[in-house]
Amino acid sequence: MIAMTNPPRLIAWELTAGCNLNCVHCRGASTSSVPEGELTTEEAKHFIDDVVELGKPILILSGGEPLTRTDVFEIARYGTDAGLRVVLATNGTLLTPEIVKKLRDAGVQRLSISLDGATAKTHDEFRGVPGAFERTLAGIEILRKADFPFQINTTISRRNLEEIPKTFELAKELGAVAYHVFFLVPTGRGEESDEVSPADYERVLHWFYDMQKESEIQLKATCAPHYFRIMRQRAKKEGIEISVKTHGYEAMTKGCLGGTGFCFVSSVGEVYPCGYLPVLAGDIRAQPFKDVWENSEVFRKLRDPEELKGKCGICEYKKVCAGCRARAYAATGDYLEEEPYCIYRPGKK
Ligand code: HEM
Ligand SMILES: C[C@H]1O[C@@H](n2cnc3c(N)ncnc32)[C@H](O)[C@@H]1O
Ligand code: MET
Ligand code: SF4
Repeated sequence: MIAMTNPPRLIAWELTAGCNLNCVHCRGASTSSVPEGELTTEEAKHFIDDVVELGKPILILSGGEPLTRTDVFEIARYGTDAGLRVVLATNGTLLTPEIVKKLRDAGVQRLSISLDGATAKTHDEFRGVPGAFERTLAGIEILRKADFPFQINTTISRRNLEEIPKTFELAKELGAVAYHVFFLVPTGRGEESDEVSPADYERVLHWFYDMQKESEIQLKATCAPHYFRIMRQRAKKEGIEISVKTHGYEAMTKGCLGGTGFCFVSSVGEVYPCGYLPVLAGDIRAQPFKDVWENSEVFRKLRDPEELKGKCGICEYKKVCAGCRARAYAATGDYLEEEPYCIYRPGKK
């Protein structure tokens, strides 16, 4: 029998590795210097042609800072015309009314704005540039005036852990349509010593579950696959079934999607399971994207829960969680090893 591979549902694309900020946690270790050999506009369009051969995923234009690339609108337009839902991830500091209009004209559906604290001090220390907080808030104000939908993304680390509830409140006050938290992954400039402890990780995810039940805006935790275990443990305790009605989008998906529903393409066309796991799956300059997606060894392994090792390998939640493969890789050099930041002991209910 020929095994069928589902097409990707979501692709994050580092349009450029160059950036105007200098965040302490940046996975891409981005700076103002732009690496040589980034995909040209034509190559970018060719990549979009390749993607639609396979399916119609959400295309996240990311970076670095995607707004530092002058052809970003042309690429977005091309993706929209190809039938993709195009969204853009930005730090928000470069937004102007003209840029917002151009993004809208290019068919961009939503922006994510990174906000890593509720105060200028916390956010600016995170983002490495004084004044970043004010400039990001000014960018958000421009989006509000233009009635352009945006979500807030916050990376959780030791630096802002206690400020997360306040940052969530601020996101709601600012008019975000969703609040997505990313748990720090120690890659690029991200440091292991900045990761929250496994116990705090667990505590925040329980808080997140409570918030998700009552929140009017959508909440999502990325790089926190054990949220999907916690969701099931809590629902069981509460005697409720998990459904889209009770748990929203999270009811239909699973923890780590790297290589199964999601992948990351770098600014020079390298394909990875996600932006935090530096294990190369392929190169779109050398092979069709379809070939990488369907045949790369790392993707094939990530699609098989039986490949998981350590306690993830024996965990009854492995199909809905799968652990963060990037964190396992950072800790051990083996992306199939157990997730090091999960307190759960399989079998002990
Ligand atoms: C609409 C604006 C959105 C933007 C700009 C955005 C942006 C991003 C970015 C930049 C990443 C990090 C990717 C990486 O570096 O590897 C990411 C990850 C992710 N996003 Fe979003 N996102 C958006 C909305 C959504 C929505 C609506 C969903 C699902 C309902 C979603 C699901 C995910 C998932 C599942 C991942 C990570 C997958 C993984 O590595 O396990 N995103 N997003
Ligand atoms: C798309 C989101 O990814 C975040 N981001 C950047 N680097 C890291 C990292 N090492 N770990 C987790 N999230 C990160 C950005 O701050 C942005 O909000
Ligand atoms: N620079 C953008 C942000 O901060 C997107 C990529 S972050 C690695 O949100
Ligand atoms: S996290 Fe985003 S804004 Fe910060 S340095 Fe990296 S690419 Fe730039």
